[in-house]
Amino acid sequence: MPRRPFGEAPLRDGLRQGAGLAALVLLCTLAAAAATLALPAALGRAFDAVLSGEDATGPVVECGLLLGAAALFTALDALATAALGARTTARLRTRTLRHVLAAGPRAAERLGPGDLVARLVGNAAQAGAAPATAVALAAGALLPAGALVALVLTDWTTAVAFAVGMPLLALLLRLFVRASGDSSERYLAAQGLIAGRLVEAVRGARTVAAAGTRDREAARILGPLPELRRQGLRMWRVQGRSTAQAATLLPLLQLSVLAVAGLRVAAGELSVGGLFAAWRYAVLATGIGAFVGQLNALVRARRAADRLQEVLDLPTPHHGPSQLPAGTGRLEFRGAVVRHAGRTVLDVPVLRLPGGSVTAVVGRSGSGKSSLAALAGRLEDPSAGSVLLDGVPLPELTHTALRTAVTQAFARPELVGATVHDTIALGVRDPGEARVVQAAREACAHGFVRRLPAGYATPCPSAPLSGGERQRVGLARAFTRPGRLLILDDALSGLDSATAAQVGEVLFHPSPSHARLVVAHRPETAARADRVVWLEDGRVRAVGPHAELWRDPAYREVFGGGE
Ligand SMILES: Nc1ncnc2c1ncn2[C@@H]1O[C@H](COP(=O)(O)OP(=O)(O)OP(=O)(O)O)[C@@H](O)[C@H]1O
Repeated sequence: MPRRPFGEAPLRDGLRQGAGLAALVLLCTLAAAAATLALPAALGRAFDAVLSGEDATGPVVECGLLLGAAALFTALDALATAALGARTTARLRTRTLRHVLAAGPRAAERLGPGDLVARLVGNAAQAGAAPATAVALAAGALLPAGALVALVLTDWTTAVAFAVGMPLLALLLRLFVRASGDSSERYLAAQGLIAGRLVEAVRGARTVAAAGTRDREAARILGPLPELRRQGLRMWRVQGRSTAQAATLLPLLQLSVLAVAGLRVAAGELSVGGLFAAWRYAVLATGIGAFVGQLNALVRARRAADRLQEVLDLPTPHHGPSQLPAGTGRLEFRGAVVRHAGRTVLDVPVLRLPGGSVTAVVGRSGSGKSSLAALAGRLEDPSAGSVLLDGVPLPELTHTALRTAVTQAFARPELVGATVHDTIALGVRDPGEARVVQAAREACAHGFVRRLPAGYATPCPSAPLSGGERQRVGLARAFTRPGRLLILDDALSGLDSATAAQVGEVLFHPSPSHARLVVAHRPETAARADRVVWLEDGRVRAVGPHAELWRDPAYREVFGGGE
């Protein structure tokens, strides 16, 4: 399969956005190279002056100035390179993170949270170094090239002696890039796999402890370690071999230049200073060997950029330009189908749910309740068909119109804000203390939030919340943002019956202005809804009032677990 030209785009963007700093790196590298190139000729002149007994002050001062200039520009170059790397990394991270958030839950599902974090943290930093390395590499090529020209100008026969070994050196570098690129790619992939498994294990630490499978889990996480080691060693071997080959070839090239220059001095066609300059230029021209390290860094950076590009290639949902007309949250599913890996998990040919009322969605585990809720809130787009809110297909709505109209709460909400207050107020600009407390009261969360070490100001990591309490914080967050459609996907499952009934007072309170879609596991929750959508194997088996459906033993079986 032909390899896609991945990774080019992030690197090109990095170079374009950091153009000023990149220019500074280029300038400093060129200036340092120019000073370094001028030095051997000046040294040669100083030598000749000393040997001939002339005043050598001028050439010696010249040598000092050139040395100082080379040191200054090298230091500036190091500073600009570090700044360019840091800025490019920050931009790459921001851009990729924005894309991940825009792509929604599917992004984490496809690549896994651990792998995503590894790409955003480690790979972004490696890719961020690429523009500076590329500029340094391009500018660095000028030093050997300039040295070669200077060698021709000093004595063309020495340049011919040098040129004879050049094709071998070029071949060496080419082989290195190929082998190094392959091992870098495999190394980064193994790293991502370990990171992914590690995050899974940390999230499932309780399950692992309860199952007593710590050792097995550790072995599973470290499974890709031999591959990581193999590829790491291979990278070092490739670099070591190339460096050794270069270390053998380069002195030979320098020696051949020195030999030819020596013959020319013996023939009286070159001065001793000229011989010295020719030898120094030969050393600078063979500086191409230093490329191996830089080239390695660039190859690794490009493979890291490939991995960022894979993230940037994840599809993001398109949002249209439409606003919603006045309405009360009427939902309509038209031939909506959800497929995962070729399997149809939900198929809803026609389903109309009136606005201003409460709909409960019930069904056995795996019947498609969460998939229906995800379609209604556009956390997922149907593989075929469409979903309309108050007559407008969801993809036609602007992002703001959609997220203002639809509010969601989940079974296992993440506490995303810095404090409990911020978590409840998430997504609402300046909600005010009273609104947050009111929402927490409605979600039966006010009592336990008040008892936290710093109340609403408690940082989330220091808020020891039970599963049911987290759910109530999630509900409070949903209640802070009243839209025209409220979707609760299993968001009451962790609440005891009394608390669930209390929250139900708010949830099921007749309100003609907005609709509610509630994934329900309890018969009493379904009984309070205006209608029930009963799902079975991804299809709507029946729609009707709970009392009516309850006459069917198969419907009663859905609640057979006695929740
Ligand atoms: N991202 C996914 N990839 C593959 N299959 C999926 C994915 N999401 C859901 N499914 C499958 O779709 C089916 C319906 O899942 P869904 O979560 O909608 O069921 P549910 O009725 O909400 O179940 P539960 O009550 O257990 O939460 C299941 O068989 C599930 O395995």
